[in-house]
Amino acid sequence: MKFAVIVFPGSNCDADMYHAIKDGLGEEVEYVFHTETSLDGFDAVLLPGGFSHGDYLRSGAIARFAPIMPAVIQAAEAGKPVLGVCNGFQVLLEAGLLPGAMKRNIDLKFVCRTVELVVENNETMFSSGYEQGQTIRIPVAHGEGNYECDDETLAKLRENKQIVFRYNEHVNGSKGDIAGITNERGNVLGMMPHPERATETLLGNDQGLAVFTSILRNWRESHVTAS
Ligand SMILES: NC(=O)CC[C@H](N)C(=O)O
Repeated sequence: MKFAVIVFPGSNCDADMYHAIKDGLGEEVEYVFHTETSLDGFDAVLLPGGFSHGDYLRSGAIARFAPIMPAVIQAAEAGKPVLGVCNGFQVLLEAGLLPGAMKRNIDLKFVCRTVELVVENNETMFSSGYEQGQTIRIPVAHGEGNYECDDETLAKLRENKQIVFRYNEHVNGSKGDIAGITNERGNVLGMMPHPERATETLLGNDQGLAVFTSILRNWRESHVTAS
């Protein structure tokens, strides 16, 4: 399986994402610069964390106009897995691939620590490696992670089981304690916590690895036929 890691000016978790795929998952991965226009040949797209374009205007608001974004949208429409982590989540919201918006954290402070999450839905291509209702610990590092949407959208997210990860503690003021959501179709996931920073016990935590093994397992089930 071949993954693309999109690199924007100001991305700072691109190398972590690359490492998670290459060394954690053992699959093919390439960096794709934001000025590129094609994602042909890639099976999945990863938008990493960071401060694309310095977080000016709003996090992700400039990156969403990058030349690569039509190809990201095309990949999403083709049903390929698209994962945005932290700033990647913000870009997906700005691009309209996911509903809602991100506000500054409720206390206006940057939060950087490991938090507890609940796996709200393990029947997605990003979370099938977890147990339903499992609690996991994953690091967060953001200033704009306060997820906001109207009540109708929240009800829809709940009804369609689009909420994949929920904070199990007070983190940033997110509506419904939302930490990660998918699109309706289930092939685009945005999450503020950083699973790519938690893929090996050597670094203290491997509870994020299942996000990536889930993607791979799902892809193999639909693409690899037994010989
Ligand atoms: N780690 C990150 O991706 C940081 C996200 C972001 N730009 C913020 O502080 O809100």
